[in-house]
Amino acid sequence: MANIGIHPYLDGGLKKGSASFAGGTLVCECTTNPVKVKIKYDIAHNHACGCTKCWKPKGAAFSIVAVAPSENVEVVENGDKLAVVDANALIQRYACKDCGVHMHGPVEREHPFKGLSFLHPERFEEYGWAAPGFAAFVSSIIESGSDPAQMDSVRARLRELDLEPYDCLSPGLMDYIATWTAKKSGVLSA
Ligand SMILES: N[C@@H](CCC(=O)N[C@@H](CSCO)C(=O)NCC(=O)O)C(=O)O
Ligand SMILES: [Zn+2]
Ligand SMILES: [Zn+2]
Repeated sequence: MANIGIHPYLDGGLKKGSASFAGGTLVCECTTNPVKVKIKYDIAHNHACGCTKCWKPKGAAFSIVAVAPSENVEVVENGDKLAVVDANALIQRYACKDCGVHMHGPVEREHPFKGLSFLHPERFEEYGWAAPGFAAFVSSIIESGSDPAQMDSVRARLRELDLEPYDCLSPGLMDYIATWTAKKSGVLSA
């Protein structure tokens, strides 16, 4: 199991967050003119994600991804280097055209996540952000080329890292999405 790599930041064990973390600046990988995005206040729902759409550093099977209210997200430097990766996606992922790092991903469509932006906290210049709490879209790593025969080991390694594996989002977030949908359709009263 030792050679199952999840993410360089997580492979050595989860680093505990600080209760006083209050946001900071995300920086891309460019050594000159990096894109900088300021996040006011704390982030939420940090998780590891195995989907093909989230940005991962070289060699990582999973991304680390969290959300912040879009009103707390501000591109402060070199925003001209940003472009949307997939305009049809729910999450409008703005990536640096030079290094490829996704810097922020607002949800603007009618959806329970509307008003939130997805971001990769490992790109914070500051330390202290909360560690991921679960692993989402685990089966999706197969879509990026992971060996299906290794999935039991991958899930065991995630559990060892205290990242409960799910093949969609966590039950709490899935319940939240389903509740929103049921209220919208009128099945549940709003
Ligand atoms: N099997 C697909 C799954 C892609 C997917 O649905 N990803 C989720 C999670 S991203 C962060 O948690 C999602 O909500 N995507 C919306 C979007 O990407 O716009 C795959 O691996 O590609
Ligand atoms: Zn860059
Ligand atoms: Zn994802």
